[in-house]
Amino acid sequence: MIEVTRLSKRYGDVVAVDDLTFDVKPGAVTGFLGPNGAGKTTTMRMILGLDAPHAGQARVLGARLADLPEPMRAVGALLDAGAVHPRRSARDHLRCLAVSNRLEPRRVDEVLDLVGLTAAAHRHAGGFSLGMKQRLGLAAALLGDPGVLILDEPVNGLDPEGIVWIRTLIRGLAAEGRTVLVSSHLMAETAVTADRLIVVARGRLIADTTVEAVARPDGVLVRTPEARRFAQVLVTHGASGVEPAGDELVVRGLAVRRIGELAAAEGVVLHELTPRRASLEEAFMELTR
Ligand SMILES: Nc1ncnc2c1ncn2[C@@H]1O[C@H](COP(=O)(O)OP(=O)(O)OP(=O)(O)O)[C@@H](O)[C@H]1O
Repeated sequence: MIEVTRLSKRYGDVVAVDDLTFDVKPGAVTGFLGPNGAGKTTTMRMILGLDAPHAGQARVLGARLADLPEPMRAVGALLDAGAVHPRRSARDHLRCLAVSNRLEPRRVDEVLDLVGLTAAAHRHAGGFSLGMKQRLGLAAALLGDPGVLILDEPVNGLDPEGIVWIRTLIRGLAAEGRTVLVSSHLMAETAVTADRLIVVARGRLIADTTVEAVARPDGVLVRTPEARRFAQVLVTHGASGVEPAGDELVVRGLAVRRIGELAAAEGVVLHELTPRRASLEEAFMELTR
């Protein structure tokens, strides 16, 4: 559980975080979404006790992180994946972290395996690709087997295979009952992984919602060579909005199943019958405008 209460932070004249309140619950992935410069990293740094707020507070598991006796067992964070000693091997980097935080050394090989870096464990982290550094950063975050994970743009630098891998990993961590906060500036990417969404812009809370609510159904797309005739049929059977354009109709007010049945009854050939969802990117632009 993460609780952010009336958190504010300024850098000179710039208000990076402005009276922000939200919480992050266990057992789900919470997407922390906002355009560049919205204050996501600053908020995460304050949750982690790396920056001091001007006002408000952030608590993890009911306490300020600085007051937790073994922070790496409570919270794992991926903030800046580049922050590794370039001439240290991946395994040595993790060993140092384990020793300095009094964590089990055997956990090092477990997390290397978990992030798919076993074969590269002896290589200098300085020579790693961005994607490999992200994996190493995640390994470090998972070292203490923490109940809370805070990941800043974890998809950055990953190739398509890596993106699918990290989505699965993140969802798995939440399914184990952990609290997972993942930042991104990409709505579509976040919607694939997250259940809940905290949306911020210019440091302020814009929406505390669910992916379900944002990606609401938005009519049914029908393609047919008989668009005009079928549009009339649909209207007489209760469709509220039918907008024919060429061979396409967007139908509102009738269920997909009903539209299919009417097409069969009227002998109308269908080339497509697809339920539409509101475009996530549009919803995001709308929210943050
Ligand atoms: N150390 C700093 N000194 C001065 N200004 C800063 C500092 N850190 C952040 N800011 C400013 O605070 C605002 C919020 O930045 P922050 O990095 O938290 O946003 P973000 O949502 O994480 O953006 P991005 O997606 O680009 O990483 C920006 O205007 C940024 O320029």
